[in-house]
Amino acid sequence: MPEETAGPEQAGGARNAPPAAVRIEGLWKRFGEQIAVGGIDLELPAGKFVGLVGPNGAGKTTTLSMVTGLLRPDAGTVLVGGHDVWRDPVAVKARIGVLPEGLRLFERLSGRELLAYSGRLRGLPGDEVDKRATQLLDVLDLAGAQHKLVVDYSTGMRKKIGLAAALLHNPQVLFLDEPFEGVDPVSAQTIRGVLERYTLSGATVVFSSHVMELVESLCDWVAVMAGGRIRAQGTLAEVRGDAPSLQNAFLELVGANGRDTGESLDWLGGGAG
Ligand SMILES: Nc1ncnc2c1ncn2[C@@H]1O[C@H](COP(=O)(O)OP(=O)(O)OP(=O)(O)O)[C@@H](O)[C@H]1O
Repeated sequence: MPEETAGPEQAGGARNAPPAAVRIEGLWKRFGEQIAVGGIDLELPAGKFVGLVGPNGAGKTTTLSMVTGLLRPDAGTVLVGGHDVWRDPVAVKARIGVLPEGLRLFERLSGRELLAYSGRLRGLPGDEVDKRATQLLDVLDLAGAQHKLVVDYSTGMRKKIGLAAALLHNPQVLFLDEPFEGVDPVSAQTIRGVLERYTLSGATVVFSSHVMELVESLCDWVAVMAGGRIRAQGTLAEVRGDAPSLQNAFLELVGANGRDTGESLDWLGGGAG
């Protein structure tokens, strides 16, 4: 349970929203001529499953990298549990867990060694690390592979051990970049169960995804991003509005509804002529 959150304000546009776990104001990032994130404001409510969705190149990874202290913004502030990510990085890093895109792990450690290392790095006592690691390996169905080197793990196993490492210190907010990509349905269900249990305790999960059905079935709160800007944020119902599904609302919001290939692919299909 987070012991602190940032004030009683409501999430942007969302009525009766709980206090913000993460508050982002005026966040900018430019790479040369490319504005990756163009001055976004976001309030992500505590104790919720928050989805950050957007098409390829929308700026989701850049946003999550700045929010988790991996990439310095050109301008703007990010507060996690009331602590500034760039002014008070130690306080913030103690409160967050991160599963980044293109997760890099220590390949020559076994799964269990990786968790032992992560736990000790977080300052947890050895016996507590052992206890938590055993439980996480068990719940995530990695107990049988715990002594195998991470280099020999499959994509889904890597996601799961990365998730275990991110959860080991019981963070208040967990940031996950595409956590279900490359994960089979059984493992996805396992991950989902762990995350649901985690949010029930009052913690917050923020994850990015392209998969609208997944976001629709998991998230309480959604932010839609396109072209480096936030196009909508609020509860699932607020963002979906009158659209029949989140997918339809999303296509409408990012201006891609009904895009068709016209005659530009008239050579495609039908076998060799
Ligand atoms: N290190 C970088 N150098 C130059 N441009 C970058 C860099 N990182 C991101 N960009 C650009 O910033 C924009 C946003 O990229 P970002 O990776 O944040 O998008 P995304 O929403 O995560 O996309 P995807 O869903 O495809 O992963 C893109 O146009 C991308 O080309």
